[in-house]
Amino acid sequence: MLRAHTVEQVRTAEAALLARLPEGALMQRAAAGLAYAVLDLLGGGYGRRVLLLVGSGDNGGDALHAGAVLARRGVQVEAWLLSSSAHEGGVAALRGAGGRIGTPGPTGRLDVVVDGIVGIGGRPGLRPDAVAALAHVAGVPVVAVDTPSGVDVDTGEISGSHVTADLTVTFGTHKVCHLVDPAAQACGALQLVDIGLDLPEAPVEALQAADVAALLPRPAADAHKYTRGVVGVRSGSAAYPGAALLSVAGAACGLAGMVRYDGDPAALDLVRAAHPEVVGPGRVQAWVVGSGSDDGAEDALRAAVADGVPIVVDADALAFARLTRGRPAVLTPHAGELARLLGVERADVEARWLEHARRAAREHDAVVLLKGRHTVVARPDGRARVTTTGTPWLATAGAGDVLGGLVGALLATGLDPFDAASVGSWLHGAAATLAAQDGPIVASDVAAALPDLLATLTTR
Ligand SMILES: NC(=O)C1=CN([C@@H]2O[C@H](COP(=O)(O)OP(=O)(O)OC[C@H]3O[C@@H](n4cnc5c(N)ncnc54)[C@H](O)[C@@H]3O)[C@@H](O)[C@H]2O)[C@@H](O)CC1
Ligand SMILES: Nc1ncnc2c1ncn2[C@@H]1O[C@H](COP(=O)(O)OP(=O)(O)O)[C@@H](O)[C@H]1O
Ligand SMILES: [K+]
Repeated sequence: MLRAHTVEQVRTAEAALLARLPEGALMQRAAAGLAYAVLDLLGGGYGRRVLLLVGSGDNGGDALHAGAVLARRGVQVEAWLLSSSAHEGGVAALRGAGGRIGTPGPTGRLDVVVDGIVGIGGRPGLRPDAVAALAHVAGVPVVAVDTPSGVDVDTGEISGSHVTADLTVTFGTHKVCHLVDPAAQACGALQLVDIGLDLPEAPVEALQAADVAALLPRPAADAHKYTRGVVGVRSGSAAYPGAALLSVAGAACGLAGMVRYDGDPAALDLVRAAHPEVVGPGRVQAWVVGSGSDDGAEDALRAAVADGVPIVVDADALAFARLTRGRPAVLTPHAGELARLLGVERADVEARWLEHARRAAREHDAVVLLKGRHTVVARPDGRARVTTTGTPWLATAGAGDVLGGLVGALLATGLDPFDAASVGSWLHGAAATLAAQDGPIVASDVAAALPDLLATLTTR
């Protein structure tokens, strides 16, 4: 599991460790990890040129100490001190190792810029001198120390200017901004340096392949189709029969024991032709309702709610999400649908993904899966998982229908809504990446890639 902690949690853990270690030891660990990450990126040390952008705090201290390590490896290191003060030990270490302190201005060739302006102690935004310094080095690969300076570390929000990194080297644990957009997009690749922090449960996590493999339902030796779980699909309409096909394609991934289609008769023949294993109405352990349901969404959702089983509430059914209040449910809006649900602007949702997903989960007392580049799955108590699998090729019509069906199948097997939503979203993204190896994909390709993906996970 990739875990992201808050600044307060990191500070508390750091304080406990600092009390046990000799002075400066923690910063040395961080700086050494940072320096080796930069050397990896440079492919060596001798003759390379690195510029450090240094703020007034320990983030700048990390950059300076790492600069000293680099200088001892033959890297030409220059530091620009962007505040009236800078970490004294770090400045001395850099000078002692042969690095130099310079003044912002045009530079010759640079191989890497190290962003040590601010880390977890920074307020969002950058000061004009930092913006000006960055303008001198535009186009040079940037390694951010701990966080890209300027982003809001605990929310992943961005207000004002910030650094956009190619690589972010972070210490002890991930921070929320590393996972949640839009800040996550400013991090580039992530590298975690273990500095020995002892941390509590994380408020935000990202499933990894091993977590998904462990959570995936597998049939018991004596299983039959009903013990494995039956998923029912009420989606599609005369106007949108394709939505029925795609939700059923996601539901028919093989994880549940059976798929029932109980939607518009106009779509039934198409569903049967494409999926001969799908049967008609009857008892189910979970419902998927709403994609392409058109004006039948409310009735379809009411009927599903009357069954008392967990429900995936998608697309047209989201307008009636209040009907599932207090019942096990996963709401699957994209940003526009969540905006309508909460009565805010889409741009507000896209500026504050985590806050809005959490708010909707709390207000609807349900798990909310907010779809986007980094999908956020939030529980009513605020715990959240972010999906980091996927590819921009997944932004294709009908992809959400496949996801709804897949999450429904996982609910039917007995996974709780938080696990079903986050595992489903992870699989959906990973299947899209697999399908898009050779270029563009359509939604049905994502469903078609699921068996191969699941095979690699279930044999782990
Ligand atoms: N204490 C330690 O031994 C360790 C510290 N670590 C590093 O220390 C960092 C945290 O250090 P600090 O608590 O000193 O905080 P930072 O260095 O992140 O930033 C705080 C300083 O920046 C100034 N500042 C705040 N917002 C600003 C802005 N928008 N623009 C310009 N200046 C701004 C503040 O006045 C303050 O002096 C971590 O991110 C990490 O890099 C890690 O290496 C782990 C070990
Ligand atoms: N830029 C992106 N990168 C990766 N995945 C994306 C991106 N944009 C959207 N997605 C994913 O694509 C899917 C689109 O689903 P959705 O918006 O419901 O479309 P539709 O309603 O056409 O099915 C979601 O799973 C979402 O997380
Ligand atoms: K930084």
